[in-house]
Amino acid sequence: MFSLNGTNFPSDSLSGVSRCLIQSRKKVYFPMVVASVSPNGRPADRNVSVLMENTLKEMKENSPVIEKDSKSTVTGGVGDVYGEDSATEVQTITPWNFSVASGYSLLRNPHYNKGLAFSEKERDSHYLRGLLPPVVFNHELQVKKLLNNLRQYDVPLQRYVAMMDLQERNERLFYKLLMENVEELLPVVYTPTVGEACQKYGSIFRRPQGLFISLKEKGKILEVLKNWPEKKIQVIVVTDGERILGLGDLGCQGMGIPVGKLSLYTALGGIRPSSCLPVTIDVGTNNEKLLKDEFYIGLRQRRARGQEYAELLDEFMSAVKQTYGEKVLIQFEDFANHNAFDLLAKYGTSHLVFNDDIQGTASVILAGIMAALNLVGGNLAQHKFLFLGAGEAGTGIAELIALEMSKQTGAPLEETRKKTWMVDSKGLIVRSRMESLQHFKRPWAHDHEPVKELVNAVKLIKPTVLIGSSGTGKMFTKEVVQAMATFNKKPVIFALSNPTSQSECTAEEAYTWSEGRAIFASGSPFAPVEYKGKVFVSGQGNNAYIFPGLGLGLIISGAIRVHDDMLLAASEALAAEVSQENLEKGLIYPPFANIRKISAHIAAKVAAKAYELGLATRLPQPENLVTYAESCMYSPSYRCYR
Ligand SMILES: O=C([O-])CC(=O)C(=O)O
Ligand SMILES: [Mg+2]
Repeated sequence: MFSLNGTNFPSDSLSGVSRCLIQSRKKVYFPMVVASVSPNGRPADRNVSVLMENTLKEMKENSPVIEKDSKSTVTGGVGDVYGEDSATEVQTITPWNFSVASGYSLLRNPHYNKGLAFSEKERDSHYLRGLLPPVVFNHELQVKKLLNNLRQYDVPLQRYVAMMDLQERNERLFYKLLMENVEELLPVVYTPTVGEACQKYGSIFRRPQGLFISLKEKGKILEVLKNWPEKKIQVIVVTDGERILGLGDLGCQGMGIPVGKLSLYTALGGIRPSSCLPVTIDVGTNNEKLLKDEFYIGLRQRRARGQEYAELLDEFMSAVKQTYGEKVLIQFEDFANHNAFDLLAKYGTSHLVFNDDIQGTASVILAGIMAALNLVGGNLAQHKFLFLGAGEAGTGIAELIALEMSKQTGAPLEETRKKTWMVDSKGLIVRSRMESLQHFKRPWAHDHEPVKELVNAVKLIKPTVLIGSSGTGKMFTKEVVQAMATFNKKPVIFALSNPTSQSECTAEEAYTWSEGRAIFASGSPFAPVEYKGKVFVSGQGNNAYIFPGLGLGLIISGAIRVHDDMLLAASEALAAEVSQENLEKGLIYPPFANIRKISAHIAAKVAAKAYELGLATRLPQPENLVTYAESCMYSPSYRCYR
């Protein structure tokens, strides 16, 4: 019989057990056993041990060990330790915390696999001899090889599938490749390609990359969460698939979005991959094409609404809080308008929640506008905004602009909102339409005669900034862009709908139709455009600039709620990262290549705001939040296995 932390194991169930005693700085000893048993004593596969030298070193350096109930305990867990934040969360060591398969299973474990980069020593000590060809590659050469391979594919979806395969094969290689080639690979793992991937998710589905919670799991969600292998979750991105980008209802196949967003949480914001949980809530789909598609992976029924929907969401939200605590960040993504606003209002006061499409997009566009003011002149209150699309993105951006304007001028929100006009599918939103308007559109109904067409609204309102957030492509016609260019020396135009096919206009159209005068940004990336001998590079006004840094800031401060002032702080931090050199090129967003540094700055500002508002629980406040944020970020370097 072998006993560890109060659990008894029959010694014959332990194959190749190795033990070590690790002495922490605080001189608390705890036994560490690396074994191939699961908690119920069931023998696992032929499995010995891998102790991660760096992990142990890190644990010793970063994690004060806390003795509790005479059991051996350690803060944090295996992997990157979030400094002292973890010190508040004591976790009992169980054998399987520290066991990693060796041999063939090690090669099949994406968290620990290094492929050809296993050293000679590691191949000897971890039963890898013969399982790999003789050559040893380093991490850099592996990245180079994969990039070469990816570039051979002409079809974007093939690149997406290759990236997903890599993520499931060798996680650290996936992140190193993505982080070092972020501008080239963001369009592969994110918009626009992720949109096509969701449309075809049933056909390309190989292995689950997140949790599927359908109506079938009603009443069992707590159990379902336990099935996920990782226990220390810090960020969840959840969708119900009803409004995937501008592509509409993709049901269960929306899973590509939480998976993609969370890879960016890690690559751009430095959140550990093991702390990220993608979730898709499946309540059916109203997409007839998918319902008839033999490869569709979701529930084959029309969407549940009303009480049935609300109960499932409620069960999910409670189960998450119960399982992961109140500091887990839940990002709502790509819900349809009618649920998105309600869910945010309902859970905003009890959970750490954030809607990326409403709040993330708002924060990134406000930052772009602040940067654009350096080019067009005037302060925020001197500008007039017209939106096409009065949904989550449109009204979210408009509200944040109004808040910032109030902050700057001291004018009440009711006044600053009057600077913004909106056009929806029925035309200009005006007071006479009030009765029939959904609640989130009402603040934007001002006094004006009804106007049906966008182009007429543009001509009558004469906005200085035109923002497309309609989810419908090609709505900024030549006439619309030309009208903007008649009364603005430098018309500011945002075509935000995703993916590229849904963009309100292309970069080329914006520059040519405005004769090179537009300040343009889009939600999905466009290649540089040459017009009359000059090259125009447009910015990507995508929430990917904000959510990774915002999430990092919330986590490092231990924030328990998201507050609008944090979004404003994030916008200011992002706008401050736009250099003079960027502006001279007409760029109102900094290059994505610098995103890790930018995220650390956003995180620091968000965390500082959390402390100021009394919403932070990680005390005391670190002295230098930027340095602290950077020190908490995940690095994809390989670890040395003893
Ligand atoms: O995913 C993106 O690229 C931006 C976004 O949230 C959306 O369009 O819904
Ligand atoms: Mg979205």
